[in-house]
Amino acid sequence: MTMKKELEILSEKIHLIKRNETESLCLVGPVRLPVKQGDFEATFQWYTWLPVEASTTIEQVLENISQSNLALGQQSSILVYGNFADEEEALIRMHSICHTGDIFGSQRCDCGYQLHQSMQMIVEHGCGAVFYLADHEGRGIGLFSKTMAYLLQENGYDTVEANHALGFADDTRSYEDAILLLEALRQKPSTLITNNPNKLAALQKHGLLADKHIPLWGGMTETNRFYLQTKIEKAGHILTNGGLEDDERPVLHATRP
Ligand SMILES: Nc1nc2c(ncn2[C@@H]2O[C@H](COP(=O)(O)OP(=O)(O)OP(=O)(O)O)[C@@H](O)[C@H]2O)c(=O)[nH]1
Repeated sequence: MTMKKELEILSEKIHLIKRNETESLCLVGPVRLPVKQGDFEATFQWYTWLPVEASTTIEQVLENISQSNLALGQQSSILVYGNFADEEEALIRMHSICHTGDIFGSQRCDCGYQLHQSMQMIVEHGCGAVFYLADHEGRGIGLFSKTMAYLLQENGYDTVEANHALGFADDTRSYEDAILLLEALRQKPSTLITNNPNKLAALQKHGLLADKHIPLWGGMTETNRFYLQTKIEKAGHILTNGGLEDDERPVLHATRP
């Protein structure tokens, strides 16, 4: 049971944001988070969130938390840098969790590169946020299924064919919760760091975007070249040349590994 003192400390950092008639998002933060990745160091403001019933109070969240087995699921995060609410220009990255790329540095994809690069871009720009979306693993199929998709890819399927062969759509990700929280943290338009037209469309629908997006190609290796090419050819990822060196640009007509 949470005591009066803890309630006082925590309640001002817990925000209930209505999702619909029956559900809310419980946003907790900010927590000061100094990070270091190689030579890159910065201090972000960190938030996490959890869906709860709309009728839930902050006191109930605290009372129930120790019984909730939250480690069995995964919660999403937001890393905020700078004066996110008020700065005229801010960069945003909606990053889909990639256990293999982000944590292990897998070179089957470009996810780890994109995560770390976008954090650095936001800090260099002076203001922005990374939304780290924990229910997006494998473009929405989950980690266990992604392992099977990789096994199929080791047997000649491309990334889209492997999802379909397992009975999934290519991409089942929703950005709605992240967008709701973005609106809670910042009302002004932001610039999205992405190559993915679906992400742009999701935010554009809510009127949250500045005119241009920032492409994020790079981190290409022999082991992810075919994956990146498939994203362009089959998932419509936008291939822009802006600012890229020749060897950073995905080359079309890579052969299947
Ligand atoms: N199903 C599946 N998911 C993958 C594969 N490789 C990476 N992913 C997942 O794909 C997600 C990242 O999606 P991408 O399509 O690479 O990039 P994006 O997020 O759509 O677009 P960007 O904003 O440009 O990065 C992460 O959740 C990864 O876990 C794969 O071969 N199969």
